[in-house]
Amino acid sequence: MTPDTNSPTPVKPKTPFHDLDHFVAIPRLSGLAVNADGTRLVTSVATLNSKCNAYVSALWELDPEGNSPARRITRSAKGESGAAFLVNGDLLFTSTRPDPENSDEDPVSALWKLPAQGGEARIVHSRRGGVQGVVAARKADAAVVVAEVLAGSSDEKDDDERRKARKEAGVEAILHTGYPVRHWDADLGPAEPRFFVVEEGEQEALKPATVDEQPQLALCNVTVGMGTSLRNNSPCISPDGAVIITGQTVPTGKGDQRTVLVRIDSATGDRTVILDSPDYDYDAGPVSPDNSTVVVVISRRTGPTTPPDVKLGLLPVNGGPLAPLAADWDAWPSPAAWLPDGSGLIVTADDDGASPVFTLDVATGAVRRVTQDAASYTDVVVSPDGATAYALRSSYEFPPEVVRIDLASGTVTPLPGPVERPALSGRLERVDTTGEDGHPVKSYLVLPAGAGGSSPAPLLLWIHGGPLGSWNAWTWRWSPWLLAAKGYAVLLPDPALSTGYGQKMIERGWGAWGDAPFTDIMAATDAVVARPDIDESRTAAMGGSFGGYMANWVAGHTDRFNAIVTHASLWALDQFGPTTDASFYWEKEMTPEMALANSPHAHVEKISTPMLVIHGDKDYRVPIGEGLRLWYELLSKSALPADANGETDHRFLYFPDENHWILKPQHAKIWYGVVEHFLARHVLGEKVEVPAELGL
Ligand SMILES: CC(=O)N[C@@H](C)C(=O)N[C@@H](C)C(=O)O
Repeated sequence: MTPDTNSPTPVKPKTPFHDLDHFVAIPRLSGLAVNADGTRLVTSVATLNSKCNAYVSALWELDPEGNSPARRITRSAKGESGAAFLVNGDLLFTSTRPDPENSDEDPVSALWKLPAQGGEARIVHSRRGGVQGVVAARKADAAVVVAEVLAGSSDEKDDDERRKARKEAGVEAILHTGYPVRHWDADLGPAEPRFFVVEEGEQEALKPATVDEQPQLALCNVTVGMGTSLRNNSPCISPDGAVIITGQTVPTGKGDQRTVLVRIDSATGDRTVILDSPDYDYDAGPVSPDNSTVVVVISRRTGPTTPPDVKLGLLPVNGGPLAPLAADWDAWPSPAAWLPDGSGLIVTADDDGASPVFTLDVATGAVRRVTQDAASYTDVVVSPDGATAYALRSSYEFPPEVVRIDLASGTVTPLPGPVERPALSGRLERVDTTGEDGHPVKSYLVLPAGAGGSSPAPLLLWIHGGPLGSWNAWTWRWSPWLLAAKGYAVLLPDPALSTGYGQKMIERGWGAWGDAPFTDIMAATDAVVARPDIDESRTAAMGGSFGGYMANWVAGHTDRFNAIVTHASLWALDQFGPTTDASFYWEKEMTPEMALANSPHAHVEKISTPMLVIHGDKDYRVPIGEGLRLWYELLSKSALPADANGETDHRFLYFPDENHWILKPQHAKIWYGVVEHFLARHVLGEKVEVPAELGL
């Protein structure tokens, strides 16, 4: 065959961050499961599908000892997720891949089992309404499946018939009687979540079959009649499988709700409310190895002058008082696992630009920081001897990777994984400054290669969302290294309302979004533009979600930036509050006075900076009305309105089929491409074409 001399030879970019096709193709790890004897670790790895227009997850096994390379253990076009080991070593997971033994059925998310001895996975339970997830008991042959039933269904057969009838009639309508009705990008209802205990199924009598033929597992609904109250609540199953502890959301009137803690008997479905307070929401952490005690996450209910606070408590499973645990620790801990001897807990908590692993002594409440690096740990699991933990670790310098943690020494060792760490171009620094009130404000600063006194870098200020969050972990959504590869420095400040800096940092910004959170961000910017390696005359501010709120606030309060990028942003607080998916949460903080005092739309006349507005139509968290109104008001009311020919410096990048995130890889490329075009024009004074796929 004659070689095609017209096609350009593909060139490997310097780093994956120098080429969007390479960036979106970096495999992404999530979740971690360990088997009962600690010899097997499984994580989920998302890669591009063959058309490069979606991510597909597969399960990979890693060697906890770190001797053997990682190996892929599932493979399908639809992908697999939610791995959970049964005590016998079989691996349960969910997948919408077609059933090889029943090609007639429409694919639904079904429960699959990969036998411990090896061989192919098979479906162990499939239902028309699908299966959302599975959790397994640590010490008993027991598992709980989360799956949804139609509100009116009396049993699984009835549910199946109702779903079939709804589908055949082509009905999508939902009749609501309560609140909420949406969550992130999901329409809630008409189905409601239930917890099902997994049981042995019955063999069809007298049917000739091969020896490997096995009946499907049966699901027993142990949460009959719980209505919508299990939405967003996960089951926590005791090690012996006897009880399930969960949060249960109950209405409190006027569209508000709170979460109580419930114990469910796995054998009978009998349930008892074990914690209930008008002042706190409760969530279940793991149950102790001796099945006696559940760790409880206690979240203070907020109000206009009452910021959130998060503490842990220990509660006897069979009744008794809630005992505070490490009450004086100024952190918001998230429990991961009990130490196998029951002496302590492994938790993570945001801390000064990281989210380390800690142990808590349950007798004394003593807190010990285990991991010392500036990294964030999630999905922590523990070995049966309690000497070792495994986790996903990431930071601003590397995406999630599986690591082994020696709990005594704190030594962290990366395990051979499915993917190498991507090479970076540039470097990361920590920046310390102080806010107007003298409170410390910390940031990360990504510097591009070559930035220095003789070639100062243009600066992008990136403002995080939440606002209760921290720039402390890798994110695929906003990767500063892509912009560093284009020569920009990226400032990632943690202003007032950021987590990991104590309760005072939250209090400083609660109900006053336009005050300390804004002035802290400006203080961090001032500190950085004073450096010789940063060019103060070429800057932009960017943010998504609450970060977009703040970008809008910045636009109305300073003209120091050359451009502003605002993604999925809150614009008019009186409109956002009652139209977001969880109004009851925001309206506790946003009194009418607070909304008026802090709403960016009230300052539109002062906006003279070109703005790139980005919004997805299916965003239910920050509904599209925010983006539409911002766009119209920029063109009609700002200090930089559309001119008499309809021309404007502002741009609106609209994604009709994306939500609060830009999930499709081809759209992520458009996102970065348009951002780069806009910044090049207004910050660098250079011309970079918009992506050709926009068809312009
Ligand atoms: C709690 C919450 O969803 N807040 C949003 C307004 C927000 O800022 N979300 C963050 C997490 C984001 O980056 O999307």
